[in-house]
This record gives sequence, C-alpha cells and structure tokens, in this order.
Amino acid sequence: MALISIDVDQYYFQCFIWFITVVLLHSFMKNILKHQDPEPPSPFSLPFIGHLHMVTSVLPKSFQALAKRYGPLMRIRLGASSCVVVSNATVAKEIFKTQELNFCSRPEFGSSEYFIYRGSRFVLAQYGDYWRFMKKLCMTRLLAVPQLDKFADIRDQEKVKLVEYVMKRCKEGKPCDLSSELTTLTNNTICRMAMSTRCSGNDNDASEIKELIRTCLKLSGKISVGDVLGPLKVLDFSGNGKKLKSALLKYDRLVERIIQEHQEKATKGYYDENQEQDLLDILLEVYRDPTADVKISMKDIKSFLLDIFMAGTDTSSSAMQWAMGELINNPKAFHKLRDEINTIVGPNRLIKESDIPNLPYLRAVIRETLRLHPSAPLIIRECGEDCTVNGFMVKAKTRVLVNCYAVMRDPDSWKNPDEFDPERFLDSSDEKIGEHQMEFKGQNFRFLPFGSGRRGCPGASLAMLVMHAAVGSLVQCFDWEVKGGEKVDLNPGPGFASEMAQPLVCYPILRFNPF
Ligand code: HEM
Repeated sequence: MALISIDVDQYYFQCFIWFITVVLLHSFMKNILKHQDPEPPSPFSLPFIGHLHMVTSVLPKSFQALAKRYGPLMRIRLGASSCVVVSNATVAKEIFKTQELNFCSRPEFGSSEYFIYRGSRFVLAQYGDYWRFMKKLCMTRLLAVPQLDKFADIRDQEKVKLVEYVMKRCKEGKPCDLSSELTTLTNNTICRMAMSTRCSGNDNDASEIKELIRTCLKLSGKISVGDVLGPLKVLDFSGNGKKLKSALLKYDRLVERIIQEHQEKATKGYYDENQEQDLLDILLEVYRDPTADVKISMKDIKSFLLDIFMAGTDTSSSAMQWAMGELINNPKAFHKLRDEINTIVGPNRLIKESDIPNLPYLRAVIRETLRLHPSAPLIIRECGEDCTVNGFMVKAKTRVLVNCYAVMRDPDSWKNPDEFDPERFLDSSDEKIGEHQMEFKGQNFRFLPFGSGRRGCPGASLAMLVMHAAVGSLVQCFDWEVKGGEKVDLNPGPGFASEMAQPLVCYPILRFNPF
C-alpha cells in the first residue's frame, strides 16, 4: 500500500513539474517572440536633450525631414518627452483604422496640470464612458447637421459683418488684418451658436472670450513645449502656468454668469418660442435629465465649451488665412474661383452656404489649402497596450504623433506635393485621389486634415460651412494687394499649430458690392 502511495505522489509531482515547465516555457517563448519586434528607428540622440538639436521651432516640418531618413515610424525624444512619429498614409491607417481602439485615447500634456477643469476635458479624455457619451452628444445633437442648419442665419450674419468691415476698410483706403478679422468671425459664430453671446453694443462677452481663448492657446502651447523639462517643469520658471490658471479662472467666472442667465431663463420660462436652443441650453437639458446614461457636471459643461472654443476658433480662422494667402499668390486660381462664383451665384447677391454643393472649384480650393496647411498638423494619440505597428514594437502609454503635414505632402501619395494645385481635387483630375476624392472625414488616409475614426474632429462640418462661405465672399467681392510686397509670406509659424509666421495684412479693392 505504502509503495503504491509513493508512486501516485511521484506521478502527481512529475505532472506538476511538467505543468510548471510548460507554463514557464510558454511565457518565455511569448516574451522572446514579443521582443522580436524591434523598436522603431531613431536618430542618434544626445544625453539629456535627446533629439532637440535636430528640430527647429516648426516641428511638423522638422519631423518630416527626419522621417525621410528614419522612415514612416520613428522614435523621437525631445529632452524628457518622447513619442513615436507617424509620417505616411499606410502607417496612419494602422493607427486610425486597423488598430483604432488601441490608439483612441489622448495623453495629457504639459499644460494639463494648470487646467482648472482637469479630469473633465473632452478633448483629452481617455476613451471611456464619459468620452463616448459626449462624442455621441456632439454627433447626434450639438454639432449634428440639423443643429447646424438651425444656426445658418447666425453664420450668414457674421459673414455679412465681415464683408461690411472689409468694405469699410476699402473706403478708408486702409489695409485689413485678415488674421484678426477671420478670428473674430469664427469666435463670434461659435460664441453665438454655443451661448447666444456676441460682441456688439454693450454685450462684449464674445470679445472677452476671444481674448481669453487666445491667451489660453498661446500659454498652453508654450507650457506644452516645457514638457521637455520633465519633472522640472512643475517649477514653472516662466510663470506661464500661473498666467494660464488666472486666464482660466476669468473664463470660469464669465461662463458661470452666462450659465446662470440661461438657467434663470429656463426656470422662469422666459424663452422665446422662436429662439433656437443654443449648445449651452442642450447641455443644461442633459445636465438636468435624470435618465441620462452619464451624469454630467457643471464643470464638465464649462470644460466642454472651453474645448469647443479652443479647438474651433483658431483652427478654422488659420485655415481661411492660408486659403486667402495661397489664392492671392496664385492669381490664376483666384480668378478661376471668382469666375465660378460669378457663374453660379450671379451678379446680384452674396454667396450663401447653400451654393457650396454647386461650387466644386471652391471646395477643391479649401481641400487643397487644408492639405498643404493642416490647422492641427500633429495629431496626438496614446497607445493603450503593447502592440506592433509597421513591424515595430510600440509600448503601452507611448505618445503617438501622426504628422499630417508630412502625410499630406508625401511624394508617394501626391503629385508635386508642395504645389498649391486645387485641380487635383476635381473629378476631372487624372491624379485619382480615389473614391474618397472629396472625403474630409478621414477614410482617405492620405488626406487627414480632421483626423480620422471615432476620435476624428466633431466640428469638421461646421468648419467647412464657415470656411467655404467666408473665403468665397472675400474672393467674390474684393481684389487683394499685399502690404509691403508682391507676395504673401507663406512661411509657417512656430509651435504645434500651423499659423502663418506673419499675420495676413492686405489692401482690399472693392469689385462687387452685394448690398
Ligand atoms: C479647419 C478647422 C478644423 C480643423 C482642421 C480641425 C482639426 C482637428 C483634428 C485634426 C482633430 C484631432 C482628430 C483626431 O485625433 O483624429 C480635432 C479634434 C477636435 N476638434 Fe477639430 N478641427 C477644426 C475645427 C473644429 C471646430 C469648428 C470644432 C468645434 C466647434 C472642433 C472641435 C474639435 C474637438 C472637440 C476635437 C476633439 C475630439 C475628440 O478628442 O474626440 N474642431 N480637430
């Protein structure tokens, strides 16, 4: 009996040893196989500064130059901040489509610590319930086409105001700072759609918001560059962190008052039946809704509005400046566009949003502008779990920058990529961009001005409406002469955004008075 019991014990013991060996071998082999994928290539880096000495202040352009040597997926380290940079359509498709869910979150960057709404930011939210709820709200209500249609009059009025202002400058023989005027247009439009505020008469809320948003954008850009300092950045040597916080607190007080006014109107039933619900009304309705899938807070509402202002005003305004700059420097394209508008719109009225579908050259001009000068040239995402991209290992938590500037100027995807050539977007073009020729929502991975997939820009349709109508009007009504030279300086400015290095200041000459 004793002998049998020893044999059985030995048998179980041997099984156990085998089991452990197999498990260990499996995990060992898995690790070996996993690590077979090399990390993406990287230029030679220096201690502490990494690759800082290899980039200029125009980051997308510097990364594009490095990608020519190190490939479409490379590792870059700027001081303490590291990331992988994607530079062609094939790898962009892997990030945005093939492995979309793994790259659906965004990392926080330097300025996040100073944001008083930290934790509520939709733009930086991790892919999860809160983000999904807000995105659905954007796509089905806040920025959906039926809601945009309700505000067509607001956009029309702001466009008319822009044309009237330029006409006044013509009469006075004074130059026009288009950078400032186009930002006023986008800011007023978004302020009125979001909170029914504008800058007129005593109501200066919109102009205050415009200044605060400008300050926040400028300071967050500067602070995010400070990511290169790593943990030392908390010392806030420049004091920009403090300044950002103070601007945000001012914004908070202003929006708090506007929210109270909206709430009072709602509780006292002061609403005019003919008045459309603005975005804040919708957000407050969701806030009060006990059956909503996710309970949003007041902080979420204020933060969401801030995100819309920060993501929506300068992006559209900067794209319109680039469009005007390119058109002024390319008289053939300028006159072709004006001829198209004259033919379709006729000699009696200003171009309207409803004309856009009948103006293919105007649509091609705006797309070509966004291709050459994307307003968000570096799209930032974060890798969720370790994975392989383009044959290289990308580890969880790695920051991923999709360099749309490089993707949309890649000679493997575009003929004469650095030339402004709107014709390439026309159906008649022999440069077949594909079945998604006019696609701007990201299923054509060569053309990504608004990003792609679930995390793509929810404001794209609004931006397109505003840009087509405004640029169309400025071409329909005026000729333009460049202040202090023959050509507009088309060099990009520093930083993450793609603003012009110099503000666009030109003399308008009246060609058509629509009033
Ligand atoms: C020419 C104008 C614009 C351009 C070029 C632009 C571009 C972009 C890009 C590239 C992204 C990142 C997409 C991605 O990760 O795949 C983005 C995100 C975003 N944009 Fe826009 N945008 C513009 C206008 C607007 C407007 C008018 C609004 C709102 C009124 C807006 C609101 C947003 C928001 C809220 C996000 C974050 C979405 C998220 O994280 O889920 N944008 N935009």
